[in-house]
Amino acid sequence: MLSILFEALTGSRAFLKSRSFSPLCRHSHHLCSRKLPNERSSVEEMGPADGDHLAASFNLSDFTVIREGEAEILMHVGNEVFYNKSQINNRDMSIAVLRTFISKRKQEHEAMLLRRKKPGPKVAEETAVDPEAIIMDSTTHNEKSNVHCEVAQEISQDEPCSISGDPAAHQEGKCRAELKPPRVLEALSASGLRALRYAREVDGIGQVVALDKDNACVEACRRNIKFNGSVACSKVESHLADARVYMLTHPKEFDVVDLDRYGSPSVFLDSAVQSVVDGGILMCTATDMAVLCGNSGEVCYSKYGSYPLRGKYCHEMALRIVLSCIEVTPERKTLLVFALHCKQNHRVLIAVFISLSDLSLNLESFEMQSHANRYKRYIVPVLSVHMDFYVRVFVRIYTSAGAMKNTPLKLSYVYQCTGCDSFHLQPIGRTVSKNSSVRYLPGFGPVVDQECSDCGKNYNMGGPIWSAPINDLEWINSILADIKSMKNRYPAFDRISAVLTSISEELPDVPLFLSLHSLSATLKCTSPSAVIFRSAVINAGYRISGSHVNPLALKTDAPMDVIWDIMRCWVKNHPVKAQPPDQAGSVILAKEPVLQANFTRAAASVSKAQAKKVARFLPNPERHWGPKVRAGRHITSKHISLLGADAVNEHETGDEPPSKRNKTGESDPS
Ligand SMILES: C[S@@+](CC[C@H](N)C(=O)[O-])C[C@H]1O[C@@H](n2cnc3c(N)ncnc32)[C@H](O)[C@@H]1O
Ligand SMILES: [Zn+2]
Repeated sequence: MLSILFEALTGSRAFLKSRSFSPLCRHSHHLCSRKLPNERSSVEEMGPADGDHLAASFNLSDFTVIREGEAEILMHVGNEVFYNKSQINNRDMSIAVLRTFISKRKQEHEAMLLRRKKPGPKVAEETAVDPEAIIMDSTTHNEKSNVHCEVAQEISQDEPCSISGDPAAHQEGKCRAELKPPRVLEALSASGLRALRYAREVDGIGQVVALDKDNACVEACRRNIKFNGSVACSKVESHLADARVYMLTHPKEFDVVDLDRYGSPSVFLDSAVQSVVDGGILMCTATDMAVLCGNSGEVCYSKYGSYPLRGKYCHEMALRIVLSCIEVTPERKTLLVFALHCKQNHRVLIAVFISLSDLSLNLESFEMQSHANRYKRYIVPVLSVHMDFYVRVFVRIYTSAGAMKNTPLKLSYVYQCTGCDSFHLQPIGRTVSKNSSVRYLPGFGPVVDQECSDCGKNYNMGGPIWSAPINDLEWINSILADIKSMKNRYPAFDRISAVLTSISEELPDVPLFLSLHSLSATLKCTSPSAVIFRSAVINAGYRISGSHVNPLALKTDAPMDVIWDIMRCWVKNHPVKAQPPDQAGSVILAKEPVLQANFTRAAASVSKAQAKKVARFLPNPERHWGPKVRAGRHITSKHISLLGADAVNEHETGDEPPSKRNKTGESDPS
């Protein structure tokens, strides 16, 4: 450890590069000078001439070929490297986002060139951004988006130029009109399947760097690069590296950073955010749904800096916790950043990861000024999706000290009643506008009384969560149109189009949702149909939609007292048996409704996709579709908590049952 630390402190990037390359793949394209066929469906199809080249380095009969999209990987019979076929949805969705990103980036670049040509007033970087505009309409960012551009020779490679905030002021004369193909970092690549699909399937993509810290994975990835032929060889390179160190030592170098971890991505977020260029995109998966959905709130807090709640909306809350974490990156406590070297005012940052507890060091002593860059970065989500057994978010990353002030406006705590389904959001910050100036102040609070005004029970408090929009509808519609125009290039087309259709109909500015079944369970009444309930909400003057995370979800801007009035009116026509008076349902029903609900069917009570019978939710293609434990692994309760009991239910567990470990003791309102 100490020698690594010494090398890192005294060396430069060469240190990392020398550790990252083995002679086998210093430049993968050199090894691929012999022509390989682009299309193979099985090893048997390879003639001896094709096989020789690969067979020289390994025995082909030990492998089976897995094809996904236009890429193929060789899977060793021993299955040493992570591969999960159910992640096809994840990879297809990412390809769809990548295609849209490339086209938007091009449009933004063209718009930037046009702005540069037109003489006009200059905008100062610190100009206050309208926080309302940021919160309500994330598309504003796209209009004045930061398109990174090719760096002129004299500018250090360590700090690619950004036109964040004021393109004209920063970049006049420094950026070329040419837009380079986007560089992609697949930070946790395993077999390299994802990196290979990106390289082979996404037109206009640049270099794809695939990292893994595991030797077997890097070997497999390099084999797979060769196996996929010349395009893959020229575009994809594989490095043996710890992704965190690599990303910290390549600040603002990648247009796309993809974090696809088995488990929590939290330890990678800090470095990943720094590795993305301004206007670039971070794609991030989290599969630790048990943690994010409240099975062990304290673990979630330590990883993500947010407390989860166990409501029906927990999967959406999980998305919002991950987003909030990316914006505020609490994991910086585990890393030290040394600003070692100044060259033409551009700092080269060398990062070393040390467990603070190992060294018994005091956290405060590492709060160094070199964090300044990170503090100026902020995110704009374009797509946030819960699919299968994980959440995945796609966020643009920008730098602006001015816009950073808006962060507290985009975060909220959540009060969730322990007795009924009511929840309330408590924003962390607010603004006061006077004339043309904006003041940033702490949020007003508390937004709720000590006891629930509907049922009299207490609240649990969760969060903070990202409470600004999590999807950009313009992006979602572009992605949908794009995938429909090339259906046959998406093996998971049906699934991803169903999810995107569902997202396209969600109310974008309403965080979390209610469940009709839970409302009815609280009152112990028969449930109204979704159409009847939606109609009553619409007839009362409010908006309502579904959510892609749950077919029974109801997103609405109607306040909780209106919701309960509608349910009280429903129960008047559908009476319930008397319940003990202290039950939440009895307390709610003891009050007379203020609003007289109108259950007449409203035209908008059925979504457009529903009306056209377009699929919004699809069943899994096979039983136990989801995460798999690596072959030969001993199954523990950790696997169950990460993967869910379903995924491991055919295996014997090695330790205590999950029910004992996961019990929080708190009541679950759902
Ligand atoms: C879930 S797999 C990646 C799957 C891949 N993205 C795909 O789509 O097929 C996660 C990989 O991350 C690697 N990994 C975990 N921690 C890492 C780190 N600190 N640096 C680099 N790789 C890491 C593991 O070795 C594993 O191969
Ligand atoms: Zn309540």
